[in-house]
Amino acid sequence: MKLKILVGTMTGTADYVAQAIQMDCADLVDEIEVLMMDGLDIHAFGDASEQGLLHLICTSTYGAGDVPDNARALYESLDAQPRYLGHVRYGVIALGDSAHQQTFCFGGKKFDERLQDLGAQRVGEVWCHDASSGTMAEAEGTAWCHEWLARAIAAA
Ligand SMILES: Cc1cc2nc3c(=O)[nH]c(=O)nc-3n(C[C@H](O)[C@H](O)[C@H](O)COP(=O)(O)O)c2cc1C
Repeated sequence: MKLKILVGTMTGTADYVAQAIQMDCADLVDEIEVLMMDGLDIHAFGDASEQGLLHLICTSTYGAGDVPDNARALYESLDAQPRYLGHVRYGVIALGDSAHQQTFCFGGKKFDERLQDLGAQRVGEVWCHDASSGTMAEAEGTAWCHEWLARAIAAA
């Protein structure tokens, strides 16, 4: 099984999380690819021929509950170039800050909503990290990913 992590970030935290997962979870899957979302569109989710591929959206939240700038093109392409994504199994790491009560982790949650609309199948729940919690997103995200991957592999 291959894991493709798609990173949406403004100040790098989501990228640190993805890189920590790439190092820490290397022995759980055949390959882990980390891709910044810049310049990507819906084709990043591949097609039905890519069966053993698992996607992980790893994104923060900006503005008033928006996806980061580098994630905008990919996110908007899910509306602008919609197609059935029934072959896609994915998870979501949503970074946010509970100081933004009304829009907590909306970046990741928005991706999740749109992917579900297009028929993609989420494995597990959306995992949210709160920057106000005082915990390290890298350490917690890696621990979450271990469990998430075990679940995804068992269900494959
Ligand atoms: C200007 C600004 C706006 C933000 N807006 C939100 C928001 O609406 N909801 C939320 O949950 N977090 C919000 N955040 C918090 C970030 O998503 C959080 O700090 C995250 O860990 C940053 O990750 P990054 O370095 O990968 O971009 C905001 C942060 C900044 C600086």
